[in-house]
Amino acid sequence: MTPGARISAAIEVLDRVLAGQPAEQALLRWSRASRFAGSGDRAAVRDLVFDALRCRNSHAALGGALTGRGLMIGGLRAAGRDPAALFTGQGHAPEPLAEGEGAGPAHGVSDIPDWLGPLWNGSLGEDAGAVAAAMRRRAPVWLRVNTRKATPAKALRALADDGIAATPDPRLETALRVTENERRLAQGRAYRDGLVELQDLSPQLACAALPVAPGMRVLDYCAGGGGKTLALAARAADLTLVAHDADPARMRDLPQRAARAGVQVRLDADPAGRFDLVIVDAPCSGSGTWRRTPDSKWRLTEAALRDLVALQAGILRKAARHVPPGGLMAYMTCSVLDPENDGQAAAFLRDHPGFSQVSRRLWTPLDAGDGFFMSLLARR
Ligand SMILES: C[S@@+](CC[C@H](N)C(=O)[O-])C[C@H]1O[C@@H](n2cnc3c(N)ncnc32)[C@H](O)[C@@H]1O
Repeated sequence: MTPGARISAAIEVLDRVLAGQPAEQALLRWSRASRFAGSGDRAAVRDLVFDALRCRNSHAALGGALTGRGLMIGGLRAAGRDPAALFTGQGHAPEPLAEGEGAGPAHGVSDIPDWLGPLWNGSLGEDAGAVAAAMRRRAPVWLRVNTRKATPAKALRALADDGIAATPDPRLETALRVTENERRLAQGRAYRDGLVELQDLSPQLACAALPVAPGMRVLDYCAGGGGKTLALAARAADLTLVAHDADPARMRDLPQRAARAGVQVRLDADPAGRFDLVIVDAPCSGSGTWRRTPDSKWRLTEAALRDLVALQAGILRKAARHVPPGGLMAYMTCSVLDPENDGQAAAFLRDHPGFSQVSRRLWTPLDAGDGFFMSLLARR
């Protein structure tokens, strides 16, 4: 596909997303209808679509319209390029620009939804502007070295053999930032043999901060695909790991992932008894990961956020029953919004005087990973 044809394809996909279709679905639909497109074309169209969604309001302002076409015109202008060079109407390129099309000012236009602005600012304080700006850029790819199978040096060598370059983070040597050829990962030996797992830096830092000792009983109460279970499994041998999720289908891949990582995890639809550590990686707005899923930034509503906060409170209440005196509960979200984070932890502590907060931490993209929150709660 020519660069102009890729832009036409992105316009088509974006128009579907603006009409309400989730971005992944709209891309899949385009992809299935476009057998002529090679893997490079698909990746390029995907990048165009996600870049546009990260900067939806400001690019629409620069492009003169909140449409696929407006977003593409605005995106080119934001990058200092002349849209007329690609909007030629030749081949499959979009139609040439009409007289005076676009060219609105983007100054003062925010890429955080208007309704959310005050809550965003209140949650992030003096970092609010910088975090909003970071959310307009692509997120790096991070890997976690599975220390049950490899040292960081061995994992780096295996990645290099796969043609993938990565560098360890100075804060956590088992966290590797991919710097070249991330698209080769899934087919590479380092990943297939379980030497590395895909996991963002912030949850890695959170899991590394949890007190874990051999022989501990750990319940991952919202286990989903098992990212947190597997991160803990790598930290100590001889842990009893139980994974639970209200929707067991979400744990479908966990047995295979655990086998690849060389660890044992028991899935339990109805866990009973008490655990030394209960992890509650709660369903949330995902506002910390909006660089990766930018269309969810525009789909979140005030009502949906309220429902999520109520859901999280209910989950915490239930999960707390599995924490004995002297036990710990780690409440986590991939959100940066206060009602889901400190607000939620404070409400829990008000209703559960037997618990106290041992520590809390909010990571943001300014720390290099996604936005992520953890409150570690102890039962007296
Ligand atoms: C943020 S995701 C978990 C991600 C996962 N821990 C990981 O690291 O890959 C939240 C999970 O909570 C689950 N969930 C939603 N409501 C729940 C409930 N009432 N009890 C337990 N799990 C619930 C969802 O099905 C979803 O898989």
